[in-house]
This record gives sequence, structure tokens and C-alpha cells, in this order.
Amino acid sequence: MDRTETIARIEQLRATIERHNYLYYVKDEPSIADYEYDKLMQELIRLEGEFQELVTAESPTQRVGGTPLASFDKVEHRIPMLSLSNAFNAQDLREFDRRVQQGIGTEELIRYVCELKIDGLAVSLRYENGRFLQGATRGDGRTGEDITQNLRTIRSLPLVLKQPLSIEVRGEAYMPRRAFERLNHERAEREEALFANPRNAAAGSLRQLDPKIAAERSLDLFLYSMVGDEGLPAASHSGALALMEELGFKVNPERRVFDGIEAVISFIEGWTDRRSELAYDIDGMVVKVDSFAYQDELGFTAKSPRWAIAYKFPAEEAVTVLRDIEITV
Ligand SMILES: CC(C)(CNC(=O)c1ccc(Oc2ccccc2)cc1)c1ccc2c(N)nc(N)nc2n1
Repeated sequence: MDRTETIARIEQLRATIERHNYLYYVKDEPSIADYEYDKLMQELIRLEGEFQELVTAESPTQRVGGTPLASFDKVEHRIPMLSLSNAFNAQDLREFDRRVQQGIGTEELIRYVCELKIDGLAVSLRYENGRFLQGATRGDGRTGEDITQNLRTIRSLPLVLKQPLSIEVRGEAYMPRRAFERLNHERAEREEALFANPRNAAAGSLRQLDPKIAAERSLDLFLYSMVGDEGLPAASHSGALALMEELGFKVNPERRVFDGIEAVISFIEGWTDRRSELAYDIDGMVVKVDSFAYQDELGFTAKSPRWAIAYKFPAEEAVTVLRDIEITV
């Protein structure tokens, strides 16, 4: 192949591989056998090796970045990462709903979005003209750590958006339960300290200074909020989530929209004993007023929005399985 043909082939391979990445890691719809995928990747690595000047940060071969960092830089969040006030029972949710209706001055049923609260690590991703630029931990809500290199290794994180937008999105990085169990099994074999739970394992993995280690930890990501100057044309939170999906972000599919807090309460009660069906840990549900107009009317307290609340599931009682103990009476 001459240079022009090679360039065309490189661009074709990048688009094909990114498409398969999107279907496999974002939509959980495998579209190609691993062997075929690896062949495409090997060809792209070989061709990029011949034309180094063509390699860009967006190429799928550049997910696992450079050399280990000495430390993480600090990042000032342009828009603070807020926290959520908590609800522990149905009554707390009804009181939240009443405060929302009073804040808006209506007796109408309020439309809420109900989302799983993933038990991971809050992160913020910044995109300029549709390209992933920087990712940071929440930190204290104003200042976090720059973990861009590690976040790039998460295959469901889009390096290029479907539209060239400059936006900031927030979400939860997490470790699926199976990956957590596999990681602890390997650590036990190496007689290394075990992680107590997937959340700690995800936090420990994202704080690795060497991106090659983060890349082996099978981390994943769900996005749940979009903030920033160039907000998408969406009048509601549920609309913004749908648009984020169209941009290529992985948004949790278990979200539901309800009119009135009673429907939210029943939905949450339905999930309380279904957590084990999920491939990841959740520690509750997040209930948000759907209308952006209502969110603007309600505003924020010093540290959290008045239009959202986190319902925390009761901590799963530490069920210690008494194995192989013969009880003779
Ligand atoms: C609602 C929000 C707090 C995100 N929103 C923000 O962080 C946020 C931040 C500034 C905003 O606007 C401001 C702009 C400038 C100044 C102050 C606020 C708006 C939203 C939040 C927090 C944690 C969540 C979680 N664990 N799971 C799910 N599913 N959703 C969650 N949602």
C-alpha cells in the first residue's frame, strides 16, 4: 500500500475498532469475535508503527497511555461537584417531595427521575470540541486530582463524541463485582492485601500512578449529569441523559421517570432486594426533579441541590455464613 492508501486504511480501522468498542463496552452488545477484533487492532498498531506522525490521542491504540506519573496534578473544577442530601426511609422521601412542591409553589404531582446510585467513585470528564481532554476525581467538590491517563483506559469512556461539543459530564467510575472477585483472587494468590469491597478496589485502581495497572482492573463508568457552558438542548434531566447516550456516553439503563413520589417509593421498594441481580454494587437510589425549569427555581444549598436526594439502602446486614459447623443438640 502506498502512503495514501495506508492513511485511508488507518482511518477505516480506527472507525471500525471504535464502533466495536462502543457496541461491546457501552451497549453491552458484542458485535465481533475477540479474534477478529484483535486482528484489526494488531493491523492498526502495525500501520501506526510505520506512520508514527499519524498517531493521535484519539486512536484506540492510545488507550493505555504513557509512563507512570510521579504524582497527580490538582484540578480546579470549573463547576463544583455537589453532594446529595440523604433519605433513609419513605417518610424522608415524602418530606423531600413536599419541600419540592413548596419550593415551586404547586400542588401538582412532580415528575422525578429515579437512578441507581452506583457504589463507586465520582469523576468529572471534560470534553473540548467533542474530544476527551481531562478527567478528575471529585476531591472536596472544588479541587480534585487529574486522573486523565487512568480514565482513558476505561473502554466505555468515549475518546471522541458523536458531536463536537465542549461539555463537562459527571459520573461514577466503578469495578464490576466479577472483576473485584477476580482481582482479590489474584491478590490472595500473591499473598497481597485484599480490597474490602469493589468501591475501594475502584478507588485504589484509579489512584494508580501507572496507567498500565489501571488498564488491567476492568474499571467501568456510568455518566449521570451534564454541566457546562454549552449545555445540550434539553428541557429535562431525562432528556439530557438520552442525549448523553446519543453522544456515546454509557448511561445506566435502570433509570425510570415517575409522576409523584409514591410511584418513586414503590420503584425503590421493588429494587431493595434485587441488588444482587446487578453486575455492580449500588448503595441506594438518586431521585431528581426532572424539569430543568423546576431545578433552576429550587437551586442549591451550600453543598447540594434542593432538587435531588439520595435514598440510602439499609447496609446489607453482615451475613456471616456459618459453614461446616456441626451443631449438635
Ligand atoms: C445531582 C448531582 C449532585 C450531580 N450534579 C452536580 O454535581 C451539579 C453541580 C453543579 C450544578 O450547577 C451549578 C453550577 C455552578 C455553581 C453551582 C451549581 C448542577 C449540578 C449528583 C451527585 C451524585 C450522584 C450519584 N452518585 N448518582 C447519580 N445517579 N446521580 C448523582 N447526581
